[in-house]
Amino acid sequence: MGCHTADGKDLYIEKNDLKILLMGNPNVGKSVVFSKLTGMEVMSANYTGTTVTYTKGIINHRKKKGVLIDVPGTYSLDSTSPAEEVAIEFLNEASADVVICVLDATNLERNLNFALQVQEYGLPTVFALNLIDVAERQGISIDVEKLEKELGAPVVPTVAIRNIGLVELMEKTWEIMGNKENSITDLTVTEEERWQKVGKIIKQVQNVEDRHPTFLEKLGDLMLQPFPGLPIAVFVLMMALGVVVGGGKGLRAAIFLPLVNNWIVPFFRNIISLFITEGITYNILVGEYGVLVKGIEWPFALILPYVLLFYIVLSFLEDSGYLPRLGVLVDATLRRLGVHGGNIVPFIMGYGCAVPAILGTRAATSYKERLIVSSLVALAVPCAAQTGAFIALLGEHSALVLASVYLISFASIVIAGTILNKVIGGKIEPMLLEIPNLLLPDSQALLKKIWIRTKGFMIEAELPMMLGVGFAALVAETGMLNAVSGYVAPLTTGWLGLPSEATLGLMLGIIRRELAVLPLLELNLTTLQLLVGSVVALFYIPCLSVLGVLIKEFGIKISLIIGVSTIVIAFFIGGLINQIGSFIGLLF
Ligand SMILES: Nc1nc2c(ncn2[C@@H]2O[C@H](COP(=O)(O)OP(=O)(O)OP(=O)(O)O)[C@@H](O)[C@H]2O)c(=O)[nH]1
Ligand SMILES: [Mg+2]
Repeated sequence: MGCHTADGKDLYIEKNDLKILLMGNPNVGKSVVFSKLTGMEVMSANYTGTTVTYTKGIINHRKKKGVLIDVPGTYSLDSTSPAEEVAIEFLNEASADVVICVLDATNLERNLNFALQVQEYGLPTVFALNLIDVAERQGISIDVEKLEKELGAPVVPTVAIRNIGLVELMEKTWEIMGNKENSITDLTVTEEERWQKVGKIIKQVQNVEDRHPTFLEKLGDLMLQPFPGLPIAVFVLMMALGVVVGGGKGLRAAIFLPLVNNWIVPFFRNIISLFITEGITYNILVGEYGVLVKGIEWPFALILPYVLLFYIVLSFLEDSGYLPRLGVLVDATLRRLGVHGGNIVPFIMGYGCAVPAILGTRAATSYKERLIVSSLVALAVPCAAQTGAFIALLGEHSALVLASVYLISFASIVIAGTILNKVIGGKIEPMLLEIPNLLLPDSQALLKKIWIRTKGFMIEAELPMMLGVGFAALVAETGMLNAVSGYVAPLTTGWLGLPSEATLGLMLGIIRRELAVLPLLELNLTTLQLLVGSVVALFYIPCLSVLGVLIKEFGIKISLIIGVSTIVIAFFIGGLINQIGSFIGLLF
């Protein structure tokens, strides 16, 4: 699904290309600067650890090509964490021509400490003093000229999200490129000496006005205390749910379904009918299950409205800085599952798509945490597309079943997390998530982010879904479905109590999570069957792309264990619900 960071695209760096490192503390706006300078779309969000692996992009300026590298943010260069090691490796080995070090103007002291550490590596460095707009609102003013003098390097004030100062930043970068006069490598400075220097500079350049905290600052602090933080959290999550579920339903009924069913599908059907009017090919293309019928209706009319609204809500929550605050509130609860509160971020991302959620766990403090969160997301967190499918299947029929599926999902996260916490060795580190400023997200940045994600969904989901539907049409038309259904009948019709055609969902569910649900739409199921089918689909095997990331991050063995466990759990719990449900049905 379209939510990955643009990492790992290896651009070829030629000898004459300039190498520019983009560095800084976490959450200071590096990725925004990167996107603006290179025109490449990378994810940015208002919490630490958005960028977990470096990204390269190209800048062309004054007829010279530069390769800009977005390095993950770190608080220091002590090589105590994997991200820091990456950063140090770049400084040592990338033979960079220049470093752009981004500073958060609202947090100058800590950022200057990092700035000095970068300078100790002796590379020409230019500083972007970012988030000047927020600093101004907080009554912080910084004397840029004095700061330049103290650092002996250019400092450019910027508001990256609004492009302010970025042209000047480029000019300055090109000016000092390769100019090593002012920079001397000195890796002997002690922590204490550095902090003393920072203190001196701060006294010289920063002035903080005494003033009342703004509404956002007060709200940001209140959100952290159990009261009123918890009621606010409930309110925020209910609103989010309302927008996605209610809004999605409205959008689907008013726009997406009519558009697809009254215009797009008939359009394709008319065209195809010019050439053929019956037979297998006709059925595979535009028959009841045709690629150009369900293959368009399912992803665009049923799923897209929910995915779109989910991304609107997620992007807003991300850029506002609310998620880390939620992390503080749920810290004690999540600790019982073996992970600290900061992991609420990948969990919530998982409700969109498990792929970026699992990659995002790289910001977690320990391997144990990464593994627990990734397993739980793969097992029991439905992605936005699957949520859309659940609503399509259950929304009209029974809100109670829909709610039950999500309750079962929650309960199994708690149970599985508790078990994993006991089984997997290792301890839980303290929560390192920093609380960012609460911001009113910039509307343009927000729109762009939503667009990137929705576009990604359309590209990455549409093709597999069409292939899935094509495959479904093929196996149904050729009688293969009946043959396979016969083999697994003891499981599907016996243990799970589903009609034998439900086999199709199990076959397609391997491709994408929502495809485990959507075929059930056509089967006329009883309420109990709906619940059983949905629960099986919920737990059943993470989709192909998720398996891919699991293998990449944890290796084949662990991914196999996760994959097999999810299938076993799906059939076990689904069957149990069927058996108990049927038994209770018999009693009454
Ligand atoms: N108001 C304001 N917000 C900004 C500015 N620059 C960046 N932001 C916001 O600050 C947040 C952090 O930006 P990112 O680019 O993700 O930060 P990063 O330094 O890449 O963070 P990591 O990848 O976690 O190290 C995002 O929500 C941005 O929209 C700015 O100049 N003004
Ligand atoms: Mg970043």
